[in-house]
Amino acid sequence: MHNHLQIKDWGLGLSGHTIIAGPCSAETPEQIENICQAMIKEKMIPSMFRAGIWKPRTRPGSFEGIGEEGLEWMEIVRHHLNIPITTEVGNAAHVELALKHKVDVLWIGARTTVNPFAVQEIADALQGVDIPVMVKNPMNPDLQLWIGALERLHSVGIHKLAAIHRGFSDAYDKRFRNKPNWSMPIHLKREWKGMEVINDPSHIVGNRAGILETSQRAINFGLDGLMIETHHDPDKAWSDAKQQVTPAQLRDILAAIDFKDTLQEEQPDQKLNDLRQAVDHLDDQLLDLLQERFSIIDQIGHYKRENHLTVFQPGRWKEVMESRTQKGVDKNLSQKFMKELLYTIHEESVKRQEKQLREPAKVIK
Ligand SMILES: C=C(O[C@@H]1C=C(C(=O)O)C=C[C@H]1O)C(=O)O
Repeated sequence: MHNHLQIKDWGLGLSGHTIIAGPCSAETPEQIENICQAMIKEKMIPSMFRAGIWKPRTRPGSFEGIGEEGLEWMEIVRHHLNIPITTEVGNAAHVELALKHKVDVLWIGARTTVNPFAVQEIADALQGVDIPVMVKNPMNPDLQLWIGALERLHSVGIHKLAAIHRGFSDAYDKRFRNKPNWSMPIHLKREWKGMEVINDPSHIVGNRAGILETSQRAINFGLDGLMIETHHDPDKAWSDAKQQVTPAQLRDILAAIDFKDTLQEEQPDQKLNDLRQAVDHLDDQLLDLLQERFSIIDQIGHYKRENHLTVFQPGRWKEVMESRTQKGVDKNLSQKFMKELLYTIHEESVKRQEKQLREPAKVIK
């Protein structure tokens, strides 16, 4: 696995959950000044200040970002808040300008992560530079593409890496602007040990009312921070007006969240250990039962081979699927879980049996 540096080791003095706040877009020096002042007034100083300088918009004609001059206004943030500044880069020219203006942390947006050419161009522009980079998930739920983008950066020597879950484009589910897929950051954390994932509820829900709930869910799942678009006067924002909150609202949201800790492996806890031992025991039993089931599946496979029958038997499968799903639902297991579990078991059964058909005959007890 690739070694990388976690946020606490980025040399920016950060610790605990990372809270990134600031406007969707930098608009004017007055706007940046006002946001800083409101953050100071509300005692709501985030871990990092975000501001979009170049905005990838769905259709031309919307505000596409203020460009380089907005980077000059980041001095206002440094002066008032003295916290790291982060912005999105979408190509090598953006990287060059962000580095020229000493942006502390870069992020790559979802529309860029989908394109390996663009990610590689950014990575090449960062060769030999020591700067942290956060990578938002691609528009589509493709874990390998997300990991691939992180790897492209890692291979040019960018080791200060983190990921951002901002949800996935879904043409049908109108509840979200970008539908969250909580398995995806969990899979990412499983595949890349220690990779931190910041949640971006603003782009997930697309309206300020849903930000608290989605933030809490992210924390419950074990995500490592929040990026929340914050503006002193959200309704007048030049982009994403509906989803931005004021610094006062951000303070209330953060105060309402029940922040959780991941258990440190070295902290033993008797109660938890006992429960985990019970789980270990049950898992052993589950495996014994699966082993027994597959041994009978093999015997059925042998019978099918002798009697020239196909391995897949739709009638029997339908009955197994329907009756077991119902039994599972009666035992308070979700229908989705039951179906996925049964599909997985069935797939393995037919694979084993088909393999038997290809093998030379052998006696199965
Ligand atoms: C085990 C059999 O073969 C296949 C596997 C099944 C299973 O895992 O339960 C069910 C039907 C078949 O598609 C069988 O025919 O009974």
